Amino acid sequence: MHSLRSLRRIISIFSHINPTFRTVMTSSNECSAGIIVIGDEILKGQTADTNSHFICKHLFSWGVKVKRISVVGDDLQTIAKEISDFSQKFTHVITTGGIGPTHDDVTFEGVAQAFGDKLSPNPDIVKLCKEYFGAEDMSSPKMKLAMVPSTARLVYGVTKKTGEKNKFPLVVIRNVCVFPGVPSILERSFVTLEDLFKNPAGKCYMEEIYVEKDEVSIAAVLTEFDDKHRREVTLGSYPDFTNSFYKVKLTLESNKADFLSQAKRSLIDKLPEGSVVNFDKDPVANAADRVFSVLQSQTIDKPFRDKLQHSINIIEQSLEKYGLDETCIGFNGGKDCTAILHLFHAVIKRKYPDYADKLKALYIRSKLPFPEVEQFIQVSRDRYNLDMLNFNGRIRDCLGDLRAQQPNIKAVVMGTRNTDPYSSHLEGFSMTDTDWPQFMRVNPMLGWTYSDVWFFLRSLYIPYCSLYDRGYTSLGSMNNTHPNPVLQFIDDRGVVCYKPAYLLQEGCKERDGRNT
Ligand SMILES: Cc1cc2nc3c(=O)[nH]c(=O)nc-3n(C[C@H](O)[C@H](O)[C@H](O)COP(=O)(O)OP(=O)(O)OC[C@H]3O[C@@H](n4cnc5c(N)ncnc54)[C@H](O)[C@@H]3O)c2cc1C
Ligand SMILES: NC(=O)C1=CN([C@@H]2O[C@H](COP(=O)(O)OP(=O)(O)OC[C@H]3O[C@@H](n4cnc5c(N)ncnc54)[C@H](O)[C@@H]3O)[C@@H](O)[C@H]2O)C=CC1
Ligand SMILES: [Co+2]
Ligand SMILES: [K+]
Ligand SMILES: [Mg+2]
Repeated sequence: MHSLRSLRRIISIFSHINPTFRTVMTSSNECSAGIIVIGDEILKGQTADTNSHFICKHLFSWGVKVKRISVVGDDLQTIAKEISDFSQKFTHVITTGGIGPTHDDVTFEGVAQAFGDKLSPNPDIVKLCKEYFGAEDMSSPKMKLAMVPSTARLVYGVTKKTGEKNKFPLVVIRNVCVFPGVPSILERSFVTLEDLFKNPAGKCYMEEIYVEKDEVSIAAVLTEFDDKHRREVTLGSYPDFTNSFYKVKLTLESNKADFLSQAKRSLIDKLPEGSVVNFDKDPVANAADRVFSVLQSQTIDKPFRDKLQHSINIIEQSLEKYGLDETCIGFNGGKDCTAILHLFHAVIKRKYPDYADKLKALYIRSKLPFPEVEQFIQVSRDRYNLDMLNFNGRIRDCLGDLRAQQPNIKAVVMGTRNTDPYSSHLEGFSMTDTDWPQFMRVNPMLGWTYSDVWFFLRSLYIPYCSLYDRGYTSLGSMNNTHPNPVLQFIDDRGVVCYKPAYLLQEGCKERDGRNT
């Protein structure tokens, strides 16, 4: 009943102040919002607006429909006009930015002007500015925060988990909520204000469908579905030109959960056969369960399951022997070590469910690395929570540097396979050659074939470096690696193209795109 209560409250506040004021609502249970992002730096492209994205995500989950986002500069007249306009159109108006202590921040003045109000020191904020920010008197720049429209009320957010009340309040004038622009402060404050915004009647259920065909080829089906179900289901279609596993993400939203699953099934039935992908949005979070369920799956080749089990055994033995302190994973962004990183992560999650430290990963940068590879390594670092040990130069020299800098590391888990050059003699555990710095090379996937690697990556939806989707099948440096000629074809328009790496049938031709 929140929205009704807050509606009455808002109306009573409005009619008290300005009897002609009316909020606009499109339907009885619709709680809308407009966001005004304020700051010259956003319009100049010096700061990317992350606040509106954060706010939209949370409001959506709380049942509030964001109808518009506006970005304006730090200009008093513009801010005042936008606030006046938004406050009449939407249930909630949320502003971010422009409340700092400097001359250029004028958001509170803008709100005051919009409502014919004046700024005055708010006694509660004055007290806070003295206690927490050490403001000594009213002329202190720190005190500017306390100069808010005289009709402002203060809302103290509450941390749901602990029940703790925030020290610093949100300033609300009529239906306008004024937030700072600093993302960390805004985010911390926003999540404590669920009760102010939440609209249970607007709760939306959402389903996603991932499709392997492009939008053009499914547009007719979507139009037909939309014509029929528009009243109950909102259908969205979002192409992704970089994803390795799907081309289009479809979203279905409805406030009726049972209707939604029915609609989803009927849409899947209409889509071209075999085009729907069972995509896993978060394969890393589910890694342990997913990987270990492969071992049990009767639909997967027994020989592959045996290899996977053997790889897991080697990783486990290595962990028994060396523990995580003495182990790092050799990670250069290639497909093999991507598979092994995922497996390593899964085994650790299974063996030490509470482990929260970073896994150490060794990256030795060659002279001319592909930017796509470097970028993939960066993203993987965050995805798998890696502590990157980066070195530049020849592998052997860098292993000497690793020994000097991290003397505790004794073992390196690697994605080497027996078919790699000079690797046919290697075993699960092989010390480096005698003339190399001494490390235990842990090789869990020696027996995997080229297609085993792709089967593993593709069937678990494990993200891999984008170059593999452009015909590269083995990655060295930029000066010695090309797309694999075996995968080349000429498309309808006569353009030379390459099929993705996972379609290479002949594993023995894996290195055909490399000079070395
Ligand atoms: C830790 C380590 C120990 C080595 N010990 C020896 C040795 O004793 N004798 C010898 O002759 N050669 C050794 N090498 C070199 C190795 O045999 C290969 O020459 C080298 O990995 C490049 O082979 P590739 O192009 O097939 O790469 P890949 O197939 O990409 O390499 C196989 C695996 O090695 C690891 N790896 C490779 N390159 C890097 C890198 N730049 N940064 C981090 N990890 C990487 C990854 O886990 C990768 O999956 C070692 C390499 C590493 C990383
Ligand atoms: N500690 C607390 O709880 C509170 C502190 N404050 C004070 O408010 C002041 C800051 O006010 P602001 O309005 O934030 O000043 P501001 O408008 O100058 O913005 C500050 C920074 O936030 C970034 N920013 C602004 N809008 C953004 C957006 N949409 N997306 C991403 N980044 C964005 C800007 O780049 C800028 O560097 C500080 O002095 C702070 O101490 C304000 C409220 C609460
Ligand atoms: Co509401
Ligand atoms: K400022
Ligand atoms: Mg500003």
